[in-house]
Amino acid sequence: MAKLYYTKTDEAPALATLSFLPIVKSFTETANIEVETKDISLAGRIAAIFPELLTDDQKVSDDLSILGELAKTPEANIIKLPNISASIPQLKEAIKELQQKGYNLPDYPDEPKTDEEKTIKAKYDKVKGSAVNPVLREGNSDRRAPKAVKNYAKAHPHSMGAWSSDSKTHVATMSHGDFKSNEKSITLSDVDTVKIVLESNGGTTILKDGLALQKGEIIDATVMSKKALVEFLTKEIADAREKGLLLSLHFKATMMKVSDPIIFGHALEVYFSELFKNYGDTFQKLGINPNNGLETLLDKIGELPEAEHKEIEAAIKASIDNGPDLAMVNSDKGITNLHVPSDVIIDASMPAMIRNSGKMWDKNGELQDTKAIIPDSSYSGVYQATIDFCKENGAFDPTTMGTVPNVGLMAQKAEEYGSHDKTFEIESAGTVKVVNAAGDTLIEHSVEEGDIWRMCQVKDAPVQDWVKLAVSRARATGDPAVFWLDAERGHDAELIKKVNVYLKDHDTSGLDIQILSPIEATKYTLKRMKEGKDTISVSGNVLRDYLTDLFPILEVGTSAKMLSIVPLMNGGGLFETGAGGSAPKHVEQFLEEGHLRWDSLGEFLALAVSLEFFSEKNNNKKAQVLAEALDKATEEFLNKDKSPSRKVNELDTRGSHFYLSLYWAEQLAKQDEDAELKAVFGKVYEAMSSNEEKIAQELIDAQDSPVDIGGYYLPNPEMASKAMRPSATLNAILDAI
Ligand SMILES: NC(=O)C1=CN([C@@H]2O[C@H](COP(=O)(O)OP(=O)(O)OC[C@H]3O[C@@H](n4cnc5c(N)ncnc54)[C@H](OP(=O)(O)O)[C@@H]3O)[C@@H](O)[C@H]2O)C=CC1
Ligand SMILES: O=C(O)CCC(=O)C(=O)O
Ligand SMILES: [Mg+2]
Repeated sequence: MAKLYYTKTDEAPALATLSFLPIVKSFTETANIEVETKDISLAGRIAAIFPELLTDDQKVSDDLSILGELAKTPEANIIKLPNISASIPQLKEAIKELQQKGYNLPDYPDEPKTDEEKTIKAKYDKVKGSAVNPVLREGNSDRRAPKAVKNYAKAHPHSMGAWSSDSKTHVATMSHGDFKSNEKSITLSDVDTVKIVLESNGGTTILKDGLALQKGEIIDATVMSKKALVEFLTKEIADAREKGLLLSLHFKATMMKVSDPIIFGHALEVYFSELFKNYGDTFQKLGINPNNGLETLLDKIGELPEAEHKEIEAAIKASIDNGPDLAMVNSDKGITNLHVPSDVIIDASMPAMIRNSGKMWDKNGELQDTKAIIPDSSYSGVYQATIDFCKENGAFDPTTMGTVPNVGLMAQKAEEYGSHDKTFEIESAGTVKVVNAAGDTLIEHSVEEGDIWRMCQVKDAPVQDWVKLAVSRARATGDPAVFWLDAERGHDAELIKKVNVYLKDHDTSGLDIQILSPIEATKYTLKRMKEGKDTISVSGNVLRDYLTDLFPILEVGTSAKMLSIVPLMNGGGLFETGAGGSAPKHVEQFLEEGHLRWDSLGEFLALAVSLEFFSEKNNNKKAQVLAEALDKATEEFLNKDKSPSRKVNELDTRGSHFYLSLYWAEQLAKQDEDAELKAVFGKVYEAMSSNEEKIAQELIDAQDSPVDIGGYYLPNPEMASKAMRPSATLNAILDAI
């Protein structure tokens, strides 16, 4: 039987699922739709790689691989919520929690020595970082704000900090020696197999062998010079100190799981250069890796004798006191931008800063202008151009601004998504070469010790699909579609050639399709956006990630309210919920005061398109009726402003789910397409509406006290479900459907 797959993930979205999925199951059962849950949580993925070490009841199936295979079939219909893309500190925490729960798992070996340790590390590294999305995203991405969402934002504008023309906020980025400046790219004229080698004084080391490439595939390779990076960081950190500017660093240590933690580690070492000079040997003995952040360092020095521990702690405090002020993740708790590499993620952190008048929080909990360090200059210009625009024109106005949907290239691990197993921290100076089967060198770079070299790929079929998707969105909306590609960049220049060829495969008459560099595209798009005009951004993978947070956060307050569709290349559908992350802050609030503020709008939107797709694929008319009713219910939900509030003792995620189900039942009771559904939901609506006050009260009564769900990465299922379904009245109505 055809099924709809719903993912079990982590943190706030996983909690939300415990409340929303029972509603979904009760409603969809009436149309004979089976909803199956697949566990892609961090804890689940860890457990799945060590079956041999677990007891029978701890063993789980490898659901990510199962879904990954399914995504390649026309039957795929998957609703995907955000999951944790784990940094090393998060991965270690999750392993520890599982160990404490009796899972016989090995520790993460930081410096593996034996073969066994190397195997363990390699297994854990597969779970690390952005390990889910590249597997499931067997298609390109189509993210947009539906009309109803835009209208809601216009009627209920979110707060938007004013911008002043004398703001000192700016982006600091490298001008040479970075990934952008060193990029070289070619398109393969035929199938080939390449290897990546490092030739140095010590001989030739094979970094990667047997990499099969397709005809028409674009490859690019580049290198970030450690020397240039350290010089840049040293200069910018000194400049921030001199000018009294708050220092912030913006990376994507999760999605760019190999390169960005290394860059983060250099920033930590430069900021604390005095400390590393004085205590570097001690840190080495303790096995401290700066890439894991200040928090791990602070934990590890706890292993030292008390006097030495205190001395280093004092030295850290002195460095922070003497250094430029650091942007804070949590000023109350003293957590800085340098504590955990995954705490500040550029796609969300830069837009949040721009929404906040270009300011970030300092150690006293006050907002300050900031020097935003984004080392690689490939995409940083987009943010500087946005800052310049706001300085000149003031903040955007959510009640009048236009919208910027995105068509993003990401299928088959396109671009940086597929770079992880081809990214290397160079061990000795020499030359890195990409050599083909005939022995010809396709690309080469001279490198020094510590440089970060990486190679990416984009296959031809995903590019064709991406161009097609861009044209179809331009046709559907009549809006200009801009390819954000930089003719000056090696990789983009190759891509531009393909775009120009594949655009000819489509009827583009009357459409406005342009190719602009990211900076020019930003200026063009922002000007139109300010004037209330809509512009489609068509971008590569990293810009997809950045732009689908930047514009939604400015336009509608959060990317959680976005419709996010991945038309899978083999005919299936992956429906992602919004573009937001797993909101760890929301869990913290829930555990402390029993209020969850996760906004499930993305889930509602995804479910509606998934049901519509289900109906088409399986000729199931009831599914279509459910989908249409859900769309109307979502509109009513927005009009009546039933999204979760941020404050305790007000409507939270659970209450928002109740109202959605109330309106959904109402619409099903009202429609005349399907008499059976009308009869069933007439009763449901009657029961829900006559108990509205009672249910809402039960859901409020559950708030305002700490909640125990028996774990963070692996909560106790019964405890968590009980916490997320506190209304006995609502539960009884749902059970009776
Ligand atoms: N598709 C995926 O699977 C993705 C996964 N991630 C992962 O999520 C984790 C956290 O990512 P990070 O980018 O730091 O932070 P989040 O995107 O989780 O949160 C940033 C802020 O966005 C707002 N927000 C996000 N989603 C919602 C929502 N549904 N309802 C209301 N507000 C929301 C909140 O803002 P406020 O506090 O102002 O309310 C939140 O604090 C990481 O592990 C990251 O890798 C990130 C992006 C996508
Ligand atoms: O895969 C990830 O780690 C994050 C992805 C993400 O932020 C996005 O797709 O918007
Ligand atoms: Mg993102």
